Parts: sequence; C-alpha cells; structure tokens
Amino acid sequence: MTTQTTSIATPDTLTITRPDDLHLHLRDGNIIASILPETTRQFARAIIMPNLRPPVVTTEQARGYRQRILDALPAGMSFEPLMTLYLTDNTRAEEITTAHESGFIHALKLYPAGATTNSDAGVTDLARCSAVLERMQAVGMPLLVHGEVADSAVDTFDREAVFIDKVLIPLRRQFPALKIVFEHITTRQAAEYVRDAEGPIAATITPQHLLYNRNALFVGGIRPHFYCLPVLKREEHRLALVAAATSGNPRFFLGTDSAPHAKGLKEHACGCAGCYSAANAMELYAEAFEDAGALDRLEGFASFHGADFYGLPRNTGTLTLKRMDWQLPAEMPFGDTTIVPLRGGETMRWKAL
Ligand SMILES: NC(=O)N[C@@H](CC(=O)O)C(=O)O
Ligand SMILES: [Zn+2]
Ligand SMILES: [Zn+2]
Repeated sequence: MTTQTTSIATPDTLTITRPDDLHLHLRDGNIIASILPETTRQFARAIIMPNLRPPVVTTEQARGYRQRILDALPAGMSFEPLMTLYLTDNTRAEEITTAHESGFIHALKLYPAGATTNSDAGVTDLARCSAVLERMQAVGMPLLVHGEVADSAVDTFDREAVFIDKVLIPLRRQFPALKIVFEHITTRQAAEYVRDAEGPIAATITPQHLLYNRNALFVGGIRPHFYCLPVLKREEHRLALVAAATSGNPRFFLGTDSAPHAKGLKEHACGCAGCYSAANAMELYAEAFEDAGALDRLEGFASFHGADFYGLPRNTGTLTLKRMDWQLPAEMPFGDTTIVPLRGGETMRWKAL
C-alpha cells in the first residue's frame, strides 16, 4: 500500500513591502533605546500606545514622547512613530481638533478602566465621552479599543465577547461613521464581528494569538511569558484568528502588541500582562502564515491593510525574510535590567534580514 503525500512548495526567501506595526508599546526613558532597534529593523512605522505612567493624554505630551522616540532612533534609521492619545473621562473635544491638526497623532485609545496594564486612568463610562467621540467621527480620527469589559463578575475568557455586545455594538450604533480598530482580537466572536459588521471597522492580530492557544500558559507549569491581555483562548479561537488574518480581508492587519515588561516583573507572584514580540515579530508572523499555507497573504496583512485603513501611503522599501534556523537569546537587555522575549532561547525558522 502506498501513501500519497502532497507537498506544497514554500519559498526560502520572501521579500515584501516594508511592513508597519499598528500596535506597539515602546514605554519611556532609557527603555526606548534598548527595544526600539528591534522594531525599526523590521517596520517602517508603528502606532505607539499611550499607556505610559502618567498616560499620554494631550497633544503636547505626545509631541514630547514622539521626540524622545526619535532621539532614541539608531543612527541612520528611518522610522515614523505614529502617535496616539489615551482617552479619559476628562478628554475634551477641543483636544481632538488640536490632535487632528498636529498631523502626528493618528488615533485615540480606549482602555476601559481596570481592563489592562496602566488602564487606571481609562474610561469609566463611554457616555462621558460623547462629545469627544462626535468630534473624532467628524474629523475622521480612529478610536482604538482594548476590547474587554473590566467587570470582575465576567469570566476572564468571556470579557472580549461581552465587550462586543455591551460596548462595541451600542457605540457603533451611536457613531456609525467612527473609524474603529478592535485591537489584539483573541476570539472567534471578534473575528466574525469585524468580518461581518457594517461601516469602518478593522482589527489587529498579535503573533501570540495566531500561534498559541491557552494551553501554552500551562505547559509543565505556569508560563508567565505567554501571559498577556486579552489572555490566550481555546484552539477554536486561534483557528478563527488564523483564518481571518490569512483571508486577505483588508479589515485584518498586523499589530504585534509587543508589550515589554522586565523579566522580574513577569516572573512574579502577580506577573505583568504582556508578551515581548518586537525582537522576532515578522519571523513569528511568517511561521503562522506558513503553517496556514498562506505566505502569499502575509504582505497584505503586514504592509497594506493597516496603512490603507489609517489613510497612510503604503511604504516603498522592502523587507526580506529568509528561511533559516537561528536561536533567539533567552534574555535581552532592557534598560538597566533584562527581558525575556516571546520564544526566548528557542529556535526560529525564519529570519528577517
Ligand atoms: N497586552 C498586554 O497584555 N499588555 C499591554 C497593554 C495592552 O495592550 O492591553 C501592556 O501595556 O503591557
Ligand atoms: Zn490592550
Ligand atoms: Zn497593547
């Protein structure tokens, strides 16, 4: 008896238009310089998250933060930080106009208060933000959402699905022309909602949610470096995210949510949420797309869909990925301490050149 096998040829090098990371945490101070080169090696631009302590709430604060990022750029590197403001109960509609006119602020970020890292200053009730949302809709400023309810009575694994029904659908009914990015989606419900909804909505998907399900958190013991928010879900959800990312639908695009925390704060009795994926981001996405037989769809996801949604020109340079086994360091410098990258100490299959 013979077994028939089909082998699908996959390339050994892949050259794509230079990608953008539409969801990135760079933190502040001397941390920026230790992690920024990992991003600029691969990406031309990134949407910079505003959840610093204190958060970036005004255009003037964002101007200063943007300059600190530019000051930390490796010599000769061109990279554009696309700044965002942190929406609070007290954000004023006039701030939206100032932000829009600045030219360097590309979105506002909604963190439901208490939902994730540095979200204490976040929104307690969206009803308080009506005037701001009205102005954002009018000027075409996107709202980025951490899409989880912060209600402790709701099971952690259900918080994203509940957010869709309790917050997102009513919000979009009230502001149907408001551009929304549902950040770091983790469930089949979110992928299907974004795929099927009317109006201007998109979603970012992280590498960890494409590659891992919640079992990764518990392999032989608790694995804090796989802990992020929203938390990894069941395999059925991972499969739905892979299907969405590799579908070619322009509503789905790359946002790593690389969220660095020092090693000691991850390996802790109350460890911080966030996976650090900047050091091997495109390599991780290449694995996910290759495993789905969809390497030819990586460029749209990584380099076109996000720019198109944000109304930015597509990049002109290229990035080449080469099939090559290499070992990611188990730890990397992180300001005065160290950080464990996602898959630290393990072998990667692709290398961004
Ligand atoms: N994703 C995370 O687990 N953490 C992010 C915050 C966020 O994006 O929710 C962080 O800033 O550390
Ligand atoms: Zn978030
Ligand atoms: Zn994030």
